[in-house]
Amino acid sequence: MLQVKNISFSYEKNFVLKNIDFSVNKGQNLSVIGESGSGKSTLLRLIYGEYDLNQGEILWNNTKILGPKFNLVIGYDFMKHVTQEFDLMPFTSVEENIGKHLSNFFPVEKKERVTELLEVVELALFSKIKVKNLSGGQKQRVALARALAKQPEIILLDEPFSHIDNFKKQSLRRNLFKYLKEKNITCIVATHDKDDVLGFADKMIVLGDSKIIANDIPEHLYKNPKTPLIASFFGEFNLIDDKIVYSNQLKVVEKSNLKAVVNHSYFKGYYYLIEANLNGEKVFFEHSKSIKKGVAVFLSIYL
Ligand SMILES: Nc1ncnc2c1ncn2[C@@H]1O[C@H](COP(=O)(O)OP(=O)(O)OP(=O)(O)O)[C@@H](O)[C@H]1O
Repeated sequence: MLQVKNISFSYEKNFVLKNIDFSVNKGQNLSVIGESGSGKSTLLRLIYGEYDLNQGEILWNNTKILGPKFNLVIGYDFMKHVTQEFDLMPFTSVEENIGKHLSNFFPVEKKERVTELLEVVELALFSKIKVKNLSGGQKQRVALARALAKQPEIILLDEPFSHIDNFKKQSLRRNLFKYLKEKNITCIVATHDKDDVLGFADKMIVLGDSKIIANDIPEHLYKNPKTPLIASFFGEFNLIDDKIVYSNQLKVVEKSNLKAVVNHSYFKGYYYLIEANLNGEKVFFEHSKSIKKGVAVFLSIYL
C-alpha cells in the first residue's frame, strides 16, 4: 500500500502542494487530475523520491520514501516513473532498450519478457528499429515497456499517452491498464484526459489550490461533480440556477420555461453540440441534428 501522509512541498517560497493525504492499495489504479500547474507532476516526483518534502511522509508498505538529502541514488527498485522525457538510448534498438535492465544470464526469459511487453505496447514490428528513428509516440511506448520490464510493484505514469495518436491510443490504454491489473501493479496516472480515467481508475484525486479538492471513485465524481472544475474535466457543462448540468442532460422539449436561441451547431460525430443563448448566458446541449442559428428552442434538464 502507498501512503501519502499529510505532505507539503514548495520548490521556492510558495507551496505547490499542501497537506496532501491519501493512500492507494496494491493493484489499484489512481488518477490524479487538476489544471495545468496544479502540481500533478510534482506529486509524482515526490512519490518517486526526487525531492525532499517540507512536511509529512510517504510510505510504500513499510519503506519510507526518501528524497535526495537522504538517498544517494534517487528511486527504488520496486517503483518506476515514466516521465514526459523518455530518457531512452537512441542508438540502440527498441528491444535492447526494453531489455536494458534485464539479466543476460537468462536469455530465454529475457526474450520472452521483451516479446510480451512489445505486444502490450504494440511495437512487435519495430523491435529491431533504432529508437532514434521512432516517432514521439513510439518512443513513449518504448518508455512504458521499459518501465515494466523488471515488473515494478508500483508505476507512476505522467501523461502516459500524450504523444500517442488517436488511432493507437484506445487499444494501447486498454492493453496497458489490463496488464497492470493482471500483474497487480499499483499505478498512479497524472492526466488531463477523462478517457484515461473513466473505465480504468479505481479512484481519482483532484488537485486545486495546492490541495486535494476531491478524492472519490470516478463514477461518484462524474455524477456529482462538486465544482465546475471537476465537471469541466468530464465534459461540456452549464451552470443553471447554480446547478451543474452536463450538455447531455439538457434536452429540447416542446415547451418549458427555459427558452434559448441557437447560436451555433458543432458536428461531433453521432451528435451535434449546440451553443445557445439562455437569458443572456451561453448554454450548451447535445442534439441529434444541427439547428439553424436564430431558432428558438425550449430546454429541459434531465439529471
Ligand atoms: N523545477 C521546478 N522549479 C520551480 N518550480 C517548478 C518546478 N517544476 C514545477 N514548478 C512549478 O510548480 C507548479 C506545479 O507544476 P507541475 O508541473 O507539478 O504541474 P502539473 O499539474 O503537472 O502541470 P501540467 O498539467 O501542465 O503538466 C507550477 O507552478 C510550476 O511552475
